Amino acid sequence: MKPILTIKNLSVLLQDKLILQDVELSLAEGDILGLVGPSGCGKTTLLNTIAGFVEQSRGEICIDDIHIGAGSHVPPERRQVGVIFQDYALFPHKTVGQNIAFGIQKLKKSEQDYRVAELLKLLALTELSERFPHQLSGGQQQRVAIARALAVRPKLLLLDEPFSNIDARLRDELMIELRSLLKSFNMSAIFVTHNKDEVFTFADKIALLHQGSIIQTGAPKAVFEQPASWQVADFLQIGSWLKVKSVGNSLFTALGEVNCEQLTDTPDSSIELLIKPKYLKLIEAEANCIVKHITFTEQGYHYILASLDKHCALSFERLSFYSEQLLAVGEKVAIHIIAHQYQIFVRE
Ligand SMILES: Nc1ncnc2c1ncn2[C@@H]1O[C@H](COP(=O)(O)OP(=O)(O)OP(=O)(O)O)[C@@H](O)[C@H]1O
Repeated sequence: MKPILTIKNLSVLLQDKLILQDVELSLAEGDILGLVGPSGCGKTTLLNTIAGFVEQSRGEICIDDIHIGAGSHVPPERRQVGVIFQDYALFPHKTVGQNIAFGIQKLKKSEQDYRVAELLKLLALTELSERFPHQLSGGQQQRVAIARALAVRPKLLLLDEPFSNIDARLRDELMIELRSLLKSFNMSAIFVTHNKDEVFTFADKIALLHQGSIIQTGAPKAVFEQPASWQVADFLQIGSWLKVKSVGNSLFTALGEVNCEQLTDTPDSSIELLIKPKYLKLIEAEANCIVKHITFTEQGYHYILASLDKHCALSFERLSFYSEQLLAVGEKVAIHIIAHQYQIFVRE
């Protein structure tokens, strides 16, 4: 499929600080990318650089057939990019209709009216077209921001945390609606989020930004199943970490021995075993864990367990485990790792 966006070797320097470094990214036409990463890693800066609000220091950005090199000064309005800011940034003194028409004022009045009416209908805003932003709910304001961004018929839509101000009850519904709308336009989009559930519901692809560089991209399922590094697994909270000690061809953890086909020459002190909650089970045996905390969730009880022997070099404080069985805080239990269902990472 034809890429709508290709970023090569992109670096951004702000006030002498390297904020983005050698970013490589590509997005196929019609694909939706979820951009995730720890706070301050450069997500908003990356969106702003693609949109043309921040200048790149090095590298290139291609949006469809527009090529932007360092110093080539292509202004935001010539990049064919629509931006939806976290607070929607609607004009408070303009009506819904006027907000939507804002970016298309250079078009003939008849064309403006046609596009506004089309978008009002598509986003179920026709009845609200004369209202002002403060007379709308958060979800309605978001729809106006989307309509305003789509009015200019961009090739690429950039959304900075589009769902963070939306009531949790409405969020899923809105994500599903917006996704099918974007798909019906074959519109490519990049959205920033802190929430991994949003990536699964809304994105075709995920990119993980860490300290200004992209460290993994791929289909969400593939990244969650095969995180490329300790940082990816840790940021996405894919599972719990267990310290290890190797003896011959075996690895020992506070939950017992696991067979290991992945042994390297790396010292034990730098490697950790990633274990997903679903690969742990309760067994009838001598207790090795104590229940520290219980939360009731839709997936059953979520337990945080600590190892019983606190003084052992392999002890742990936070092991995430789900079960339908009700345990009590302070209860001692035996937990077993389901054979081979773990991954080993070098902690960096
Ligand atoms: N105009 C600027 N001048 C100097 N430094 C900046 C500027 N804008 C952002 N930064 C710095 O760049 C880094 C990345 O900021 P950015 O807002 O892109 O991160 P983010 O990943 O979007 O963070 P968050 O998830 O908290 O919103 C931060 O350290 C921030 O302080």
